[in-house]
Amino acid sequence: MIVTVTLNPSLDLTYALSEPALGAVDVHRAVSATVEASGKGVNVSLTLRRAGHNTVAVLPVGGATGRHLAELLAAEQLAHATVPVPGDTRINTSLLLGSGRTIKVNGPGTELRSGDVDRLLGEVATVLSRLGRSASGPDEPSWLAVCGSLPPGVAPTVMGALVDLAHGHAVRCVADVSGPALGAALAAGADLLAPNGLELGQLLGVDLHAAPLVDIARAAVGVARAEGPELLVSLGADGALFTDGSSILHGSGPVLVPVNTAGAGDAFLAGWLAVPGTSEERMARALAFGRSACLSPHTVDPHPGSQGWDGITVTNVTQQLEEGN
Ligand SMILES: O=P(O)(O)OC[C@H]1O[C@](O)(CO)[C@@H](O)[C@@H]1O
Repeated sequence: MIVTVTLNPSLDLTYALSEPALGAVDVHRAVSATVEASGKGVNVSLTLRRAGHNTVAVLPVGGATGRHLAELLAAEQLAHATVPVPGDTRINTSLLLGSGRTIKVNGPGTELRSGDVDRLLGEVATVLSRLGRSASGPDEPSWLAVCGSLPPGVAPTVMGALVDLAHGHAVRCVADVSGPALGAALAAGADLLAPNGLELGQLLGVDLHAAPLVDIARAAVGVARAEGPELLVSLGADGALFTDGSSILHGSGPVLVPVNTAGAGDAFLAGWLAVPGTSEERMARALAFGRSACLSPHTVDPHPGSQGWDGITVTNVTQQLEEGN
């Protein structure tokens, strides 16, 4: 059972355009438009739910957009706990271009006051306590996944409170956050960090954008060895890396032409968390979930058996890395 926390949820409005690029004209007419419940933790929960796994999503909701978001979660029969907040839940926009490129515009999100944050933390504690008391086996909470940006008014120290809550309930904590929140999650002792290459570089104060795989792998191993967490680094078309500090795996698949890349990282993380198993098994499932999300116009869509599941390879590259030293 995975409990997700999304401090900055959204409605995702996705427009598909027939044009391969923006710029030639100022007005674009979409060929289709969809509105979906979203935000990174919400997407992790939706992926798990659609793949038949148990999950609870905890999130703040506000205004008409927040009501719509909660209705969409209820329609999916996704277990969720909401904390009402004064502002409107944001709307994020995705533009799917005819070339396969996705352009995202994310709103800053609605401000949370300290009382809102306290109530949200209280809700997380309630969900973890309730599940811990009533469930056993696969329904016992195994991970608290804290995902996405921090909205205005929320300090990175919230990560420490969430990691402590998870550990206080004997639950592991994974953080898919960026910037100062990622540093705070690391300092607080999160068990697994799930940055992309760019975010890992920002954590270390180095530029890993478009860096060779070996440099990103060394950076990840360095963090795991020095600070203790496992790292799952998503690299878009280059696949992903996982390290526990002693070994490092690289997973990838054949080149694909994406339809919608928004949410692929969330689906990837959901695949990793979904079922216990070896790191190799988790990596293969994570890539299958992430890649099938890319091939669907929907934000997340694990879609077993889709083209996204084909041709995935997972290689232990520890020796290669050591030999390169
Ligand atoms: O919290 P952030 O970083 O703004 O990200 C939220 C966005 O990320 C996604 O989960 C994935 O791109 C979107 O669906 C969502 O709109």
